[in-house]
Amino acid sequence: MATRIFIDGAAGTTGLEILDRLEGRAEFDLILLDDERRKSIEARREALNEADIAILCLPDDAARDAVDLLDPASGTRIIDASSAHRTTEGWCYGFPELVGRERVAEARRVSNPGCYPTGFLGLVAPLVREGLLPADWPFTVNAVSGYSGGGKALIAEFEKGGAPGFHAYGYDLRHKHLPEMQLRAGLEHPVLFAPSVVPVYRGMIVEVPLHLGAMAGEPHSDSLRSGLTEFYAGSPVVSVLESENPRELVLDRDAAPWDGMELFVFGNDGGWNARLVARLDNLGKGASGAAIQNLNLMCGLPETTGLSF
Ligand SMILES: NC(=O)C1=CN([C@@H]2O[C@H](COP(=O)(O)OP(=O)(O)OC[C@H]3O[C@@H](n4cnc5c(N)ncnc54)[C@H](OP(=O)(O)O)[C@@H]3O)[C@@H](O)[C@H]2O)C=CC1
Ligand SMILES: CC(=O)N[C@@H](CCC(=O)OP(=O)(O)O)C(=O)O
Repeated sequence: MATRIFIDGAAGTTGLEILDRLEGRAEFDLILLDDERRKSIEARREALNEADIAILCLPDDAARDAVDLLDPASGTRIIDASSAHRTTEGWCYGFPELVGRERVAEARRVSNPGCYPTGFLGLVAPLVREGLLPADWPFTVNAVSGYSGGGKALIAEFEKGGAPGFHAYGYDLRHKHLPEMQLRAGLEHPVLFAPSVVPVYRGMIVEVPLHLGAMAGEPHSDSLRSGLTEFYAGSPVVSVLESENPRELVLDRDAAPWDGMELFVFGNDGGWNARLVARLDNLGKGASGAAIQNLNLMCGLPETTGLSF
C-alpha cells in the first residue's frame, strides 16, 4: 500500500519543490488541500492525522501548531523543514550523514537542518567529531545565498525589481541558525555568522575560514580534506572534491535544482591557512532535497530516489 504523505505548506517555496520531486512516485499517495482549505485548522488537523508521514514546510509557529494538531494516539511521523525543532530534545536531527541513516529511518520526529547549517555542519561537524578541529575553536562562517532562501516574501522582494546586487544581513549577531550550528557541531562557543543574499534564485556558498597555524597541533589542510573524504566515503549526496580544486566558485542565475553538496578544502602552501567551503542548493540538500532524502530513508527506500543530480 502506498504511504500517505501530507505536505503542510505545500503552496510555499519548499513545499512546491517537494511536490515536484514526488511527481510520478507511485510509492506515495499525496493528501492535498486546495487553496481554500490549506490554512484551515480543521482541514489541516484531519490531513495531519490521516497521513503516514507529514512534511512541515511552514513558518516556525505554524510548524509548532501542526505538531499540536496531532492526536495523542496519532501514528503520523513528521519531517519538519522549519527551525522550530532543530535543537529540541526527542527530535532526530535530519542530517543522515551526521546522525546515521538508521536513526533517521526509525525516527518518528525528524527536524531537518537549515540551509546554512547544512553547509557549515557538513564541513565542521565531522572534523570536530574526529578530533581534527578543536571543539573550543571560535568558528566563523561567511555565507552567500540565493534569494529563494528567504521563502515567498524574499522572492517577491527580489523579483519586484530594483533588488540589490548584494545584501548582507545578520548584523544583530543573533541569527536563528546559531544555536543549531553550535549544538549540532558540538562546539563550546557560538559561531560568528555573516550571511548574505545575492540576486540569483537558488544556490549557496558557505565558507569557514581557518587560521590553522594558530590551533594547537597545527592541523594541515590536507589532513582536513582526507578526514572529510573518509567521513563521506560512499555518500551518494555529499562529495569532497579532492583535486582540481576550482580557482573560483560561482552561483549561476539559472541553476537547475540540485540535491547534492560539494565540499572543498583550500589550503595555502605553508599550511597556515585554510578555507573550508560548501556549495549546495538551499532548496536541494538545504531543504526540499533533504526532506525527500529523509522521506526515502524513513520508508526503507534508497536515499537518492527522486533527487536531482
Ligand atoms: N527556502 C529555503 O531555502 C529554506 C526554507 N526552510 C524552512 O522551511 C519552511 C518553509 O519555508 P519556505 O518554503 O521558504 O517559506 P514560504 O514562505 O515560501 O512558504 C511557507 C508556506 O507556508 C504557508 N503557511 C504559513 N502559515 C500557515 C499556516 N498557519 N497554515 C498553513 N500554511 C501556512 C504559507 O502560506 P502563503 O502561501 O499563504 O503565504 C506558504 O505557502 C520555513 O520554516 C523555512 O524557514 C528551510 C531550509 C531552507
Ligand atoms: C536568505 C535567507 O533569508 N535565508 C534564511 C534562512 C533559510 C533557511 O535555512 O531556512 P530556515 O529558516 O528554515 O533555517 C535566513 O537567513 O533566515
